Amino acid sequence: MTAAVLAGGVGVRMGGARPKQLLPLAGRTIIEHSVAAFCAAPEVDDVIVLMVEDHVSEVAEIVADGGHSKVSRILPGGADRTQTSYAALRALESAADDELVLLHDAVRPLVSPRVIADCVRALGEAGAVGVAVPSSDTVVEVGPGRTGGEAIRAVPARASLRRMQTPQGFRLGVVRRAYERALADPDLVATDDCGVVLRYLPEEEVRVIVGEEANIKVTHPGDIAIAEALLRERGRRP
Ligand SMILES: Nc1ccn([C@@H]2O[C@H](COP(=O)(O)OP(=O)(O)OP(=O)(O)O)[C@@H](O)[C@H]2O)c(=O)n1
Ligand SMILES: C[C@](O)(CO)[C@H](O)COP(=O)(O)O
Repeated sequence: MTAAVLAGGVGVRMGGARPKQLLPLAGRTIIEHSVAAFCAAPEVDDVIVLMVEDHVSEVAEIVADGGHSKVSRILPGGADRTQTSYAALRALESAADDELVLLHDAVRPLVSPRVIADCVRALGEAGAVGVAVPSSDTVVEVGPGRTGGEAIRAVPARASLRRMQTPQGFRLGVVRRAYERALADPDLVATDDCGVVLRYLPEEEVRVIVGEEANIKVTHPGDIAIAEALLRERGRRP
């Protein structure tokens, strides 16, 4: 099983001169936390990293210095997250359709061994698996308001809503077929890989396993302090 760590983004919402996955978090870069989590997972044999092209050699140094020996390749990412996922799939083109892949946001450094293991276990029964948490907020759909601004269009039933996280796991044959169709669609808009499978292979069940609130996506400047606090809290647990 291969884990692909997606790190091709530049972090516009975070701001700053360097991609946010290179920011320090509790003594390591954010990306190193993510790489280390998959290298430590017994289910994972191989880790590939898809990095912003200008920083590939910097990540190679991080990986070498950290002794993350399961990392086989560090490759350039794509223009958006979907293109980076596709670059990961292309990198695995010699692998058989029944092999498994986990696609993970490099900026979710708190992914836990339990989440990785549950995701892999569910791939024994389903060709596509996402990790998600229930929403404690009411989630609404909005559109343009009559007199400007935004107005609520719909309030979907909260009990059936989940917030998607990563990793998202797939049998390679499934995610490959979905991406072939997706990339042929001029109207393709995707924010995650399970969504690509759901939309382009509707016959395929996309299983959901329970994620963790702590598996945050470091997105905005304040998220670094939150991630640090969560790591400290994890360190204190028996
Ligand atoms: N071209 C891209 C864009 C995003 N990602 C990755 O997808 C994950 C989630 O994306 P996001 O949080 O949006 O990261 P950025 O694109 O860097 O952030 P922003 O949207 O604020 O620019 C991150 O690990 C990011 O590096 C990627 O691999 N390739
Ligand atoms: C894949 C994802 O993390 C699931 O929540 C999310 O959709 C990525 O979104 P981003 O805009 O690329 O951060």
